[in-house]
Amino acid sequence: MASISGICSSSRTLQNFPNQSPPLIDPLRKDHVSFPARRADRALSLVPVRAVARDVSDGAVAAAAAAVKKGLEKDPHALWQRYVDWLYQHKELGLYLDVSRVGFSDKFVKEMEPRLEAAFRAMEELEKGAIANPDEGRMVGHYWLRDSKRAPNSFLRTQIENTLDAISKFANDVVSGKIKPPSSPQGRFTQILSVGIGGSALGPQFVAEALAPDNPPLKIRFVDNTDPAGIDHQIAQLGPELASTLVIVISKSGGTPETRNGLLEVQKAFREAGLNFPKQGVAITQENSLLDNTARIEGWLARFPMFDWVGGRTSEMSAVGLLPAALQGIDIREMLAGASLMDEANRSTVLRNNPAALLALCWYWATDGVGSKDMVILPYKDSLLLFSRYLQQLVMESLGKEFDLDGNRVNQGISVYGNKGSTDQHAYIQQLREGVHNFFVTFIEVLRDRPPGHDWELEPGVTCGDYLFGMLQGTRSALYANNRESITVTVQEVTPRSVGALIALYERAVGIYASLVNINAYHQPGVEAGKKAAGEVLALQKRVLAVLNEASCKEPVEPLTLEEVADRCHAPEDIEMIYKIIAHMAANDRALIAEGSCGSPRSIKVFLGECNIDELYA
Ligand SMILES: O=P(O)(O)OC[C@H]1O[C@](O)(CO)[C@@H](O)[C@@H]1O
Repeated sequence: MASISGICSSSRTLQNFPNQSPPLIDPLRKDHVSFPARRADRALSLVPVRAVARDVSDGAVAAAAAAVKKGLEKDPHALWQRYVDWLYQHKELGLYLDVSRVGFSDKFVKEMEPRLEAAFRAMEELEKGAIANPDEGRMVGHYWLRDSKRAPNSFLRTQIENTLDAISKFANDVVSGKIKPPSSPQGRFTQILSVGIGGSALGPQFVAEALAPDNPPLKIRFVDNTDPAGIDHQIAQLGPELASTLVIVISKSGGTPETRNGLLEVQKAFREAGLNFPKQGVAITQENSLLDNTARIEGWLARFPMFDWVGGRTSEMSAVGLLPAALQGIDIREMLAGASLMDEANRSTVLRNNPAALLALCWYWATDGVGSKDMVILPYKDSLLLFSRYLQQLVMESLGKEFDLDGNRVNQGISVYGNKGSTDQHAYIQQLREGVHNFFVTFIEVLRDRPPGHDWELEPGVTCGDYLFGMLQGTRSALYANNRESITVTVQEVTPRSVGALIALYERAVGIYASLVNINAYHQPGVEAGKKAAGEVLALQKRVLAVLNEASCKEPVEPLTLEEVADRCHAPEDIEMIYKIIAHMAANDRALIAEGSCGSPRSIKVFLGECNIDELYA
């Protein structure tokens, strides 16, 4: 049993907070306090449209602030004119995009024209089936999912259509009780447990929160991590309803460790409850992946394909998002219709008629094309709470890249965070209004407060929703008055159609922005480094255990110092990691006895409570 005295049961991570450098002035942007010094070198070498940033004295900071005031239009009539001039409306979707509170100039728009034209051409090629993800040699086809006619060949078209039909049929059969769990007293499935991570979870989570009815035919829960306590919690919450739970395991690669672990944990819970997992299991994955083969061999209830040409973070309109949505009673054809209408608008090569291009242009302006400002997403609607988390992956995994398409080191990206209004007004908006100026805001406004017939005035002439509206408008004005730029996306209501359109809008904006800054938006090489390192830690843990086992099988048992463990593992350079491994195992009752003080690692001596002879001679 573990017994390190004062063992580090809670760890503290040191965080490096970047020093705030004095603001700089970008001569091209007289109207803008420019990015901090650490950005300046990147702007210099990478972004020809931006000019050289230069250092300024304290006195110049005030001048910069004055320049800001000059640049962002403050005259109400001129501002109204700018609003009207630039307002984008999608009539059929009832969606508006207001970019008037972003201070880009006509000169900037002109300068960006060649890049925009190139981005439009790249998007056209992508939709025709070009290898738009060159590193992985893949086509990028999420746009075909909502308009299968656009797929580059009839094979893909048929695959898309057949999958959609299969999803609808399976969901109908489950909801109607035609497909039932083998041993549930309810006689039908009542719950979904979705096991998946990243793009295989974030879309379904966002859509469930946004669109699931109050009493869906099946309620959904998520296992989206390899946190055992989190998994236990989800299973405990299901309680006896595990017997009527449809487990949907989602993984494009079919080999993601967190998802595999989630599956193994859930399968164990099924065994312990005497339930037959395969009769309640559904896999969504690429054909012939490990997960697919497991599901096939074990005879799971159903399998749905993920296509090679759909990335995890753009997979909401594939089986990944559509199956869970349909099972919750969400109209998936409407989601697809909304996305398709938005895609159509985004094919326009006229900037003002192309909302995704307008967004991408604003991002470029606001972040100097180098990610110098963060994107704060503020939906003023509780049901859109998870939009920022969803966008965090879509934007950051797509745009956060070390190299551009020509192999230059660019360290691109835009940080995304947010929660919801007006809640955030009582949290971090103080800093947005008055603190460090390192962000731009996107308000998501929903015009309809609640379904018709339910409204009432909580004071004369004013409803609860009027307050929410007032808070949004007030925050937008207050931020702008302090030179904080914002975009506003407005929809009539949160419906399958508008949610589909929002997803499509941001997917395309990310693609266009990636072209503007010349990066591959569709791969994620950086994620692999962390996965590889995690694998190495687990391999080292196995070596540590083998070394400890050998020492613990001696007569008498030989307690080892950390140095001795590291030497015997032939990994003296990994001594710190070995210390952490031992501390973690000690905290988790792993038959490991560690004597000494956690605060003085050199004092620790460790051995196993029992010797495993078989392993010794294995
Ligand atoms: O669907 P998979 O293959 O399990 O991957 C899950 C997620 O992992 C990532 O590859 C990053 O690790 C994401 O891009 C992806 O959405």
